[in-house]
Amino acid sequence: MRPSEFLRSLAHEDWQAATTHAFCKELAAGTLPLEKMRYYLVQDYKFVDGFVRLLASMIAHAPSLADSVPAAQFLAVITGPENTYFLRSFEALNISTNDQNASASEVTQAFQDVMKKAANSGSYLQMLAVLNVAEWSYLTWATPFNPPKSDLPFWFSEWITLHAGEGFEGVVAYLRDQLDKAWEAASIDEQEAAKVLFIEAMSLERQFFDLAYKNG
Ligand SMILES: Cc1ncc(CN)c(N)n1
Repeated sequence: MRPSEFLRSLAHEDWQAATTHAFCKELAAGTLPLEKMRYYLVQDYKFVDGFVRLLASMIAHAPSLADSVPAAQFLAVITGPENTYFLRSFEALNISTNDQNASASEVTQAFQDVMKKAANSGSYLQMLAVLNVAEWSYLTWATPFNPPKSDLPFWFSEWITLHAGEGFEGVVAYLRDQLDKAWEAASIDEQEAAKVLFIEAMSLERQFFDLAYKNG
């Protein structure tokens, strides 16, 4: 079994819950109440802040230039089209600056802490463990809904297209590949630390959807 698949199997229950979440199903159907989407977007933009730092740290620790290039290109997508998606959604959904400045929920804060821990660990494997959770789980929930229903507003449809399709599949294939290679080269202690982070991050993915679905 590939190491990435092994890690996923350890977090099976949270993986299943997050990747088939009612939040995602209703988003794809266009029936998700806008207050839930507003809450999610505000919290997720805070998540993106920590994510960009983690991805930048992973790039800095890549074993070679060739190993870093796909991640650097992905970083440009996050800070380009994904960033403007958030800004356009805030405007279209009338999310005021005040609302955008709401404090981070406990779950968002816990995610920030996990990403910071991975970014500062100096361990390429730990960084990849958290990055894989975030991107692979999103590819998994979004893929069955791609292409999105044609009548969806952009704040729903683009959240699907940003996380599905050939380009994004390539990002996840690359992240899994990097993780698999780093795992094989790691000590038992490093593998253990990566396991803990993978499981914790996957639990937070589930809680992140649970909380957004409960709010609004
Ligand atoms: C909480 C969370 N996890 C993952 C992703 C996918 N980039 C995200 N936007 N937000």
